[in-house]
Amino acid sequence: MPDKHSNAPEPGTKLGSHYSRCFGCGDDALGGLRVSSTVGEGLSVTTEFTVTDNHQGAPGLAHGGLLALAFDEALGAVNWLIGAIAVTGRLETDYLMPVPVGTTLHITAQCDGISGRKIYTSAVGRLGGPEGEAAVRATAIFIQVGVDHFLSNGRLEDVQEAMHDPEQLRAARAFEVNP
Ligand SMILES: CCCCCCCCCC(=O)SCCNC(=O)CCNC(=O)[C@H](O)C(C)(C)COP(=O)(O)OP(=O)(O)OC[C@H]1O[C@@H](n2cnc3c(N)ncnc32)[C@H](O)[C@@H]1OP(=O)(O)O
Repeated sequence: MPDKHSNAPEPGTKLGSHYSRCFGCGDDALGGLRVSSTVGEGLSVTTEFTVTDNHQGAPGLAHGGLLALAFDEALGAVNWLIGAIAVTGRLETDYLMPVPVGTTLHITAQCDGISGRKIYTSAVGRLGGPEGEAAVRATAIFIQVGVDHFLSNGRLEDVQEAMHDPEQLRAARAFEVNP
């Protein structure tokens, strides 16, 4: 297990968006999920995702791909607790119950271990409250990358815009991982 980063926020702290145009958590992403995560105990976060009319895959039910997105976001937020810059290498979801429109999925995500550049994470999403019945489970492997990953692969104007995004700068500074 990795250590919690010395500058990681206390349990109960809301983590902001890591990028304002992120479709999972950003305020500027049109139609995005806008989920936010809260630091939990140890290397865990909690994330709530409320399913709206716009998230349907079948009548009245959430689309599985959108649920996977919510989990990708929640699992990715765990990396912040260890101060790691990482991208999703593998994401596996188990859909245990249908998730109806109007319900809130209470996701708890945690770090399970680290091996070289690989960060192993897992999460469960419950309906009816944080102790409710498990509706979705997910595991992911995040791969640690350097900032050059984004500079080399991202679109230049978006990278430049992000570098001037006060939210992103605030988040990067908080963990002193800003190169
Ligand atoms: C509040 C903060 C919230 C943050 C939330 C963020 C959530 C959103 C996160 C995302 O959605 S990120 C976007 C989706 N992911 C990507 O775009 C990644 C695309 N893939 C790549 O860029 C490269 O494949 C990658 C950087 C992941 C790996 O390429 P590398 O050439 O750097 O690594 P390499 O192939 O040398 O592998 C390094 C290690 O990772 C392992 N690995 C690589 N890809 C893997 C994979 N797909 N699954 C499992 N393991 C993998 C690989 O086996 C190896 O393990 P070992 O060190 O033990 O040998």
